[in-house]
Amino acid sequence: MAKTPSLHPRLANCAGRSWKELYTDFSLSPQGYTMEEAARKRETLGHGKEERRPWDSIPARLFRSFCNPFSLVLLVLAVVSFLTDLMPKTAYTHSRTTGGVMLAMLLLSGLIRFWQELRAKKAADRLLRLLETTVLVLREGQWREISSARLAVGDQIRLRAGDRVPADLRLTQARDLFLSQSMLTGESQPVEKTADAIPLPKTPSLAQYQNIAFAGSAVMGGSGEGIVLALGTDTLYGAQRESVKKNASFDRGANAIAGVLLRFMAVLLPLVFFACGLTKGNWGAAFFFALSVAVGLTPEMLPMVISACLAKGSAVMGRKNTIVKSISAMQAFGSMDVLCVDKTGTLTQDRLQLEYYMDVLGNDSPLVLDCAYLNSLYHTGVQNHLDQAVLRVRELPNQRSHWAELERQHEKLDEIPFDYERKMASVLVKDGQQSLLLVKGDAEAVFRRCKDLCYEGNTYPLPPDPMAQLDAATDGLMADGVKLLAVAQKRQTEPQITADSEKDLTLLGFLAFFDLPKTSAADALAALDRLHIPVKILTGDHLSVTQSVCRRLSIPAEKALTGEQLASLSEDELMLAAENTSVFAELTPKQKAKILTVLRENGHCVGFLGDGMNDLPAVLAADVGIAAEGAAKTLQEAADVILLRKDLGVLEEGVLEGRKVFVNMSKYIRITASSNFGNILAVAAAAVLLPFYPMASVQLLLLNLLYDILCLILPWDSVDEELYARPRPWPDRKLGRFMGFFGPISFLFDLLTFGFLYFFLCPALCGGGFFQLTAQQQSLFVSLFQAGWFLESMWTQVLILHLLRTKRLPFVGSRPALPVLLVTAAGILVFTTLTFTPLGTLLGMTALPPAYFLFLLCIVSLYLAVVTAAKSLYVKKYGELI
Ligand SMILES: Nc1ncnc2c1ncn2[C@@H]1O[C@H](COP(=O)(O)OP(=O)(O)OP(=O)(O)O)[C@@H](O)[C@H]1O
Ligand SMILES: [Mg+2]
Repeated sequence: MAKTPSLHPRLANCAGRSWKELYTDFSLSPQGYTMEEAARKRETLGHGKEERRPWDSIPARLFRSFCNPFSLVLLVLAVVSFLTDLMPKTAYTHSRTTGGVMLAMLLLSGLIRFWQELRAKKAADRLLRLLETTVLVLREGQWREISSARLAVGDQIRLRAGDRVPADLRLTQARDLFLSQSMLTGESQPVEKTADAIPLPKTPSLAQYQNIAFAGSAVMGGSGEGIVLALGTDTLYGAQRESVKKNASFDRGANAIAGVLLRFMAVLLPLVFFACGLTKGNWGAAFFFALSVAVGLTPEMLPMVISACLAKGSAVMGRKNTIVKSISAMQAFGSMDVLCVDKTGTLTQDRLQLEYYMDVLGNDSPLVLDCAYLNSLYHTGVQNHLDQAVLRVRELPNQRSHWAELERQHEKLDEIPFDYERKMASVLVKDGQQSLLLVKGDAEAVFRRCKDLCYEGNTYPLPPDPMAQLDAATDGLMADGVKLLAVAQKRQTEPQITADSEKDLTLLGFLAFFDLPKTSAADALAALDRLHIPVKILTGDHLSVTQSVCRRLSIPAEKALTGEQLASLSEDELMLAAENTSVFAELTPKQKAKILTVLRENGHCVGFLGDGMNDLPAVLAADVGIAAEGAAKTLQEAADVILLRKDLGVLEEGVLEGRKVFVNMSKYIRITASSNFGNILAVAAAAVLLPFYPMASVQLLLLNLLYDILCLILPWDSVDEELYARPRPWPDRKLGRFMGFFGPISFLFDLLTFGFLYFFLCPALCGGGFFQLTAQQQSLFVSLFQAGWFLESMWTQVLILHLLRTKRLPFVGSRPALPVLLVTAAGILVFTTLTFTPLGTLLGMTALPPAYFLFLLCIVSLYLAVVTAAKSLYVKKYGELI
C-alpha cells in the first residue's frame, strides 16, 4: 500500500484521540463557534480560500491600472521631458512641453484600464457567487449553510450523500458513511468511515485513517459529522491540486504567444538601442526610445483582452443557461470536437417511470414492490433516478397508509449503499425478531449472488444454467427499452451487514422501468452534428436498453461495445474502437474515463456531460467536464461547465458562444502578433538607417494607447459564420506562420513610407536633404517625418485589424460590429486631426500638406490590395485565416 504523502500533522494527532478530547483541544462547545470565534480561528489556524483576495479589491485594481510598465515609462518620460525643458535643446530631442500631454495620456490609459478591471471584477464576482459551494456548519448552536470558503479549523460540519468533503475532517459521527477517495487515491471503490479513535502505526497509509474524511472525497452514502482539521492547501487534496492544474493548454498557448514576441524583442531591442546610441550619439535618448519601443510592442493587453472576453462570454452564456468557469474552459468548450454523454436525462427524460413490479414469472407482485420500496427508502446513497421512481409509489391514491405501516414495521438496521462496481444496494431491516436483508440492483449482479428463488411464498432452487434462463426472460423486455432491476432478500440473525451477507440470496422478482426517450434529443444531436461535434454515448446501463433508446431517437447504434468487450481490447485496438464506435454500454466509471483519455490521446478535445456520481472520473478526465445543475455537488464542483438546464440544446448555444469568444481572442492574438512583428522590424530598420528617431517615444506610446483601445473593443466584434462553424484548435502552433506571413507586408509598407518621407516629401518641404539643413530646418524635417510615419502606422494598424478579422472582403463581405466600426473610425479621425492641432505640435508633429495625404491614400489602398491578395493566398494555402 502506498505510503502516506505529507499530511497536516494535526491529522495524525487527532486520529488517535477520542473526539471528546478534541473538544477540549480546540476548546469547542456543542454550540459550535460563534461568528467572531470562527473569524479569530481563521486568523490563527489558517483558512482555505481568502474571503477577500487582496489582489481583488478595488484599491488593488486601481493600483494595477496605473502602475504598470506602460504608465511607468510614460511617467519617467514625462519627468525627463519636464527636466529637459529646463535644458538647452539639442537637434534630436523634442523637449517641448510634452510632459503635460504625457500625464494626460497616463490618466486616460489608467482610467480605461480601471474601467476594464471593474467590469472584469463584476464578471468574476458573479461567477464566484454562482459557483460558491456551501456546507452545513454548526455555528452559534444552529446548523447553517455557509460558503465552504468561510470555514475555520475547529468548525463542526455535517456531510450528506452527494457532498464533496470540503476540508480534512476528524469524524465525530458516521452513520453508514461511505466515501469515495478516488480523487486522492484513484481507487473508485467507496470506503466506510467510522468515528472511533484509531491508534495509528508509525507510518500509516491513507487507508488506515479510518476516522478522517479527506478533503476532495465524495460522500457516496450515509451521513456523518466531523471537526475541521485542515483547510485549503493544508489539505492533501489542496496541495495536490496546487501542483497539477488542469487544462493547461490555454495557459500554455497564451504563454507561447508572449514568448514568441518576447524572443523577437530580446534580439531586436538591444539592436535598436545600440544602433540609436551609436548613430545618434545620445545614449540617454536611445535608452528611452528602446524602452518605449519595448512597451509599445509588448502584448500587454493580452490579459486584459482575455478577461474582457471572459466577462463578455460568461455574461452571454449565462443568459443561455450555461456557466463556464474559466477562460481555459471557454477555450476548450469552443475547441471541443467530440462530445460524450451519458444516457439518462440526456437522451431520455429525467423522470424514470416504474412500470411493472413482478415475480420471477412475470406476475404482479406487491411483495417485490414492498421490498424495493424499503430498500430505496432506507438507502442513504446519492438518490438516483431509479430510487426516485420507486419512491414515487407513495403518490399513488389510497396507499399512503400502506407505506406508512410498512415503514413502521421495518426499522432500518444497516446498509451498504449502491456503488457502480457492485451495481446493487443492500439494506438491512428489522422484521419481527429477525433481520431481513433487502437487495436491489442490476439483474445479473444480483442473480449471481442468489442461491434460490421465491415464487408464491415457496422457495425453489435455481433452474439449471440460471444465467441463460435470466437472459431469456429479460432480453425481450430490455430490447424494448425497459430497464430492469432484480430484487432479492435474505433472512439473517446478525443485526448488521458483513462482507459475507450479500450472497446466498433468494430472488424475489424484478422491477421494470420505462426510460422514455427525450424527443428534443434528436434535434439537439442533429444540431451538434452541424457544429461538427460527433456525440458518443457512454453509459453504465445495459446494451439492449441503450440500443433501444438510440433506435427510437434514430441514432445508429448497431456498432456498439460493452464494458466487457472493451476490457478484452489491447491499447491499439482501444484507440481504434474509441474512434469508430459511438455507443458504449455496461461501462464501469473507470471505463468511461478511460475512453475519454484514449480519445484525448488520439488528439481530440473531448467534452463529457454526465449527472451521476459514477460520471465523476469521466468529468475529471475530459477536456471539458460538463454537469447539469441538478447533478451531485461533487460533480458540479469538478465540472468546467455547468448547464442550468440538462438539455443538449443548451449545449449547442453554449458551444457557439464559446467559439465566438474564442475567435475574437484569436483575432486579437494573431493581429497583434503580426502587426507587432512588422512594427518591430520597421523600428529596428529605421533606427539603423535614419540619422534621427523615426518616431518620438511619446508618439510610440500614443499609438500604443490607441491600439489598446481598439483591442478592448474586439470582444464585442461580430464573428463570421464560417469561423465558428467548426471546432478550432488553439492558435499557438500556427501563430509563427501567420506572423511570418503578414508581418513583413506591413514592414514593406513602412519602408516605402520611410523612403517617400525621407527622400521626397521632407526634402521638398524643408528645402534639401537632411544633412544639408540647418538645425532648425532639421527639426522641421524630423517632425514632418515623424508625423508622416505616425499617421501611416496608425492607418495601417487600424486597417489591418479590419482586414485580418475576416476571411471575406472587409466591410462588404463581413461587417464588423458597430462598436468596433465606431471606435476605429473615431480613432482615425481624432488622431489624424491631432496632427493639425497645437496638441500635435506639443507631441512633436507638424501638420502635413495635402501631397502627403494623397500619398497616404495611395499607400493605404495599395496596402489594402496587397493584404487582401495575401489573405486569399494564405487561405488557399492553409485553408484558414484566424
Ligand atoms: N439506485 C440503484 N439501486 C440499485 N441498482 C442501481 C441503482 N442505480 C443504478 N443501478 C444499477 O446500476 C446500473 C448502472 O446504472 P445507470 O444505468 O444509472 O448507469 P449510468 O452509467 O449512470 O447510466 P446513464 O448513462 O443512463 O446515466 C443500472 O443498470 C442498474 O442496474
Ligand atoms: Mg447516470
